[in-house]
Amino acid sequence: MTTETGSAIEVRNATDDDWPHIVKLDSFNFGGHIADLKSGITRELAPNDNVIVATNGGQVVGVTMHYDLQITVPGGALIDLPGVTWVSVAPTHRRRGILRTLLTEQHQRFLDSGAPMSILTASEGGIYGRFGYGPITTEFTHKFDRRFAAFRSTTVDPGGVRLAAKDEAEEFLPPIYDRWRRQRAGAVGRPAAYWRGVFADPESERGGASALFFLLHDDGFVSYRVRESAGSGMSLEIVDMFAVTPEAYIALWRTLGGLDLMSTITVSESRDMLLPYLLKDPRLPRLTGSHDLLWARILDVPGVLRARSYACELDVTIEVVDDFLDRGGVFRLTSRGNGGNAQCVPAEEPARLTIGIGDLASIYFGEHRAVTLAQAGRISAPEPEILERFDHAFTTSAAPRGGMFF
Ligand SMILES: CC(=O)SCCNC(=O)CCNC(=O)[C@H](O)C(C)(C)COP(=O)(O)OP(=O)(O)OC[C@H]1O[C@@H](n2cnc3c(N)ncnc32)[C@H](O)[C@@H]1OP(=O)(O)O
Repeated sequence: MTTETGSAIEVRNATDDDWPHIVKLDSFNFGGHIADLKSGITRELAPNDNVIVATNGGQVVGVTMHYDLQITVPGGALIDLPGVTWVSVAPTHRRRGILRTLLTEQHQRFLDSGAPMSILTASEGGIYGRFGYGPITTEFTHKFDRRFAAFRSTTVDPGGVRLAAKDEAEEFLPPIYDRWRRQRAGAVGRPAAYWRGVFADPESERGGASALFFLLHDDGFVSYRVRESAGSGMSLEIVDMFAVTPEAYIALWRTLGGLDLMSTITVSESRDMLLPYLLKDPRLPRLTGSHDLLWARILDVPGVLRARSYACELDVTIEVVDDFLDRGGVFRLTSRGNGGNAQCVPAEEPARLTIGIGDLASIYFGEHRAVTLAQAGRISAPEPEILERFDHAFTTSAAPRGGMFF
C-alpha cells in the first residue's frame, strides 16, 4: 500500500532493531512511558515472529503482535490461541488503512497456522467489531464501605486464610490461578513471564497506591493495594481475587472483612458475584462500573462450535456471516446436550438462523444471549422456537471470566 503522499508502506516481521521504535510508538499511543521491565516481558511473550510492523520510509508507523495463549471454553475444553496485543498506528499516519492492512496480514497468518480463534482486550469498543470480534467477558466493579459489611448467619466461616509475603505468593498463586482458570469458561492461562510482571510490582503500575498485599488460602487468593487519602482513611483495592471453591471465596471475604482500618473496598468480578449473597445488606456492594475484558474472533467455525458443550439438545442449521475473513457459511450444529459431544459440519440445506461471526463469539462463552441479540436485530431467526432452543443451548451455569488483561 502507499500513503497519501505516495510513499510505500511496507509490512514485515519485526527485528530486534525495531523494538525501541515499537516501544516508543506504543508509549505515545497509550499515553504512558513503557518501562524496560514491561517491554522485556512483552518481548518474551511475543518473539519477533509474532510481531508485524508497518514501516514508512524506514520508520515504524504501525505494529501488531500476539502472545501464544490458552482459553477455557464452556464444558472445560482448552483451546490454544493467539492473543492480539500492542496494536498501534502512529498519530502521524492515522486513518489510511494501516491497521486494516496489519490485521489482515496477521489474521491470514493465524488462519495459515490453523488457530481456531483469536482474542484481545480492546482499547475502544468501536474498533474490532468490523474485524469479526465480539466481547465475551465483562467485569463488574463494585465498591462498598467495609465498616457496614455484616455477614448473614447463613454465611459460614471456614477459616484457612494466611497473610502471605511475596515469596510465598510467588510459589502458590500461579498454581491456584491455573486450577481456577481450567474450570471457568473464558479464562486465559497466565504465562510464567506474565506472572513475573505481576510479582515485580513496579511502582509505575501502582497508580499511587501501596505495593501488593496477598491473602492466601489452599484454594484461592486475593492480591490488593491500599490507598491512603486525606480525610477518608485507607481504602483497599483488590487487584486479583480467584477462588477454586466457594469455601475459599467466603474465607477470603471473611478475612477482608476483618481488616478493621480499611474503609472502602473496591473489587471487580463477573456477573454472578457471590458477595451480595453473603451479606445482611445485599445492596451494600454498589456497582460503580462495568467493562468488557476479552473479545474473541472465531477463525474455525465448525471446530470451535464442536469444542464446547451445550445446555440442551440442539439440531439447527445456521448461517454465519464473516465480512472480514470470509470464514462464514452454512453449518449444521447438533448436540445431545448435557456435556455430550457436539457435531458441526458445513450444510447444504437452508439456514434457520443467521448470525454475524462476532456475535457468535459473544454468545459462545455464555456472557451474551442470542435472544437479546435477536431483539437488537443482529440475529435473524423467523421461527421463535428455533431461536429459543438455540439461546438456551448456549447458556452456561457460571458467567465467563477472562482472568488476564494483556
Ligand atoms: C488489542 C489492542 O492492542 S487494542 C489497542 C488499539 N490501539 C490503540 O487504541 C492506540 C491508539 N490508536 C491507534 O493506534 C489507531 O488509531 C488504531 C490502531 C486504533 C487505528 O489505526 P488506523 O491505521 O488509523 O486504522 P485504519 O485506518 O486501518 O482503520 C481501519 C478501520 O477501523 C476504523 N477505526 C480506526 N480507528 C478507530 C477507532 N478508534 N474507533 C472506531 N473505528 C476506528 C476505521 O474507520 C476503519 O474502518 P473501515 O475500514 O471499516 O472503513
